[in-house]
Amino acid sequence: MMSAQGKQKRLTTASIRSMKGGGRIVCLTAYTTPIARLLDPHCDLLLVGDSLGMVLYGMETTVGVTLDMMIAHGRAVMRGTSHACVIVDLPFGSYQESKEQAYRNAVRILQETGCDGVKLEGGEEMAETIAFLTSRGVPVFAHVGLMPQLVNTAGGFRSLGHSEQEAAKIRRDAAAVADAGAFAVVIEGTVEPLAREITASLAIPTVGIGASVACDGQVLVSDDMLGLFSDFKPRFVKRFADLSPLVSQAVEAYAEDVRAGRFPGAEHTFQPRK
Ligand SMILES: Nc1nc(=O)c2c([nH]1)NC[C@@H]1CN(c3ccc(C(=O)N[C@@H](CCC(=O)O)C(=O)O)cc3)CN21
Ligand SMILES: CC(C)C(=O)C(=O)O
Ligand SMILES: [Mg+2]
Repeated sequence: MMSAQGKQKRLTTASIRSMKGGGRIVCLTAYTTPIARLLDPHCDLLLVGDSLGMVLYGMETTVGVTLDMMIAHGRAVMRGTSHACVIVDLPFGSYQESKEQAYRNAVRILQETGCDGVKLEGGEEMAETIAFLTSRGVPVFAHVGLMPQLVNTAGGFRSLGHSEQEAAKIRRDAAAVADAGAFAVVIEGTVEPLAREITASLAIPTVGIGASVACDGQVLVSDDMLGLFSDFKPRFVKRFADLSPLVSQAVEAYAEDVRAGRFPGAEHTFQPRK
């Protein structure tokens, strides 16, 4: 079916929400146009994650990522996609101060990138903000469990839900963001029984990263699953490819050819027209 605009429309946050209880949701991160083009046909959801600070910019955490960085990469991903629903992370400091601050910055992201919605980290503490945004036209993808933007108060990136106290908090967080109107929720770094229980109890889809196969969908950082990022490898990462050695080999061959005068060859060289 053609839409009113005469072109195939991309998946919406409403269609992602309706995948609860249907097929599993396929999600990956994307930060740039060329990679987004490669991922788009295969994914339901593409996330412009603030992990880009660590993956693309060499930061040690996501705390230094700015709204302007997220908007620039959101625009790049939108240019490379036509099928997947695209969500952009609100970075640290751009939404925690008040629901008004969250709304203002979420609207900047929607208006300046053309993406479908925003993601923000937080459970009970963010429920009011999520209700404020969703009731005013901003679709929200929530994120509970391991919340990387809390690294400085959490004391590192550690999986959660091992104690009954931790599990109870994550259970309350997931229920709160669903009640507040989130269209889906990321569960990160959480033990399987808890992820299974939350997935069964919520009316919205759960998208897991390090949260077991019990979730309604999965997300990974693309550079992790492609073997392009190796500063660390969490237990939940599966390398579906090992591209780093391919890049090294290609660059080594280029360097050898340049140093030996084998590149550029005649076929890469312009000659005056006769
Ligand atoms: N490239 C990349 N991949 C990610 O998954 C990711 C980012 N960057 N940046 C933002 C956050 C940070 N994340 C992280 C970072 C490190 C661990 C980690 O080292 N986990 C260890 C210890 C877990 C534990 O002991 O509880 C692991 O073995 O999984 C986990 C998630 C997930 N996100
Ligand atoms: C890993 C996902 C869930 C994320 O928040 C990110 O990439 O920033
Ligand atoms: Mg993130």
